[in-house]
Amino acid sequence: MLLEETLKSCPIVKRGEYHYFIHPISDGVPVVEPKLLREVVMRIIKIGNFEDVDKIVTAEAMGIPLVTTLSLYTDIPYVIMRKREYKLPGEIPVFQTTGYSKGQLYLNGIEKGDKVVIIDDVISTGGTMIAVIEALKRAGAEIKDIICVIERGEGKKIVEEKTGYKIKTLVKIDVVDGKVVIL
Ligand SMILES: O=P(O)(O)OC[C@H]1O[C@H](OP(=O)(O)OP(=O)(O)O)[C@H](O)[C@@H]1O
Ligand SMILES: Nc1nc2[nH]cnc2c(=O)[nH]1
Repeated sequence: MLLEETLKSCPIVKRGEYHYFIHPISDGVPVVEPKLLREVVMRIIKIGNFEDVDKIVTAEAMGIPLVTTLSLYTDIPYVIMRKREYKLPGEIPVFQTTGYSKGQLYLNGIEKGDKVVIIDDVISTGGTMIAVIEALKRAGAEIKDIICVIERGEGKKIVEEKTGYKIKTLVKIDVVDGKVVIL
């Protein structure tokens, strides 16, 4: 499949001590082919539980093309957790850490009892997913499913153990000797 094929040949750069892979789905770089985006979104729809879901939720930035496409196919609206504060009434701030960055994420637009599916492009340390889940729980949402396209490292297991939620992923990878390996 295209996702696996393109991952195997994608470049790696160092961000501090973190070996960061660069791929169209996780970076929008160098170019996003519609065929790849369509394949990924169709695979998400196939494994995801979107029945009776009120909102799809992602974190800025690279979940955005995924949820936009998903929303057009499923007719479910989406919410983006932004890195910027809007100071709207009820805005929920949470702290986000990844393997290479720290910052805040802000949740707006979720009402108590909303049934949501969380989507992200990558789960690595799991820091982002922990922050997204925490914000949604504080908002009183019911998390129906969690799907990440690319899994690397121990983040999925850590988040599952810590939160009790199951996380679905499309592909598991590792970065070995400057190359992506499909596990
Ligand atoms: O499991 P983690 O270690 O938290 O890594 C996963 C997160 O890293 C990336 O986001 P990033 O914050 O780099 O923002 P971006 O989408 O703007 O690249 C990616 O989109 C995930 O949200
Ligand atoms: N593009 C990209 N996004 C990430 N998010 C967490 N780790 C990575 C990575 O290695 N590459």
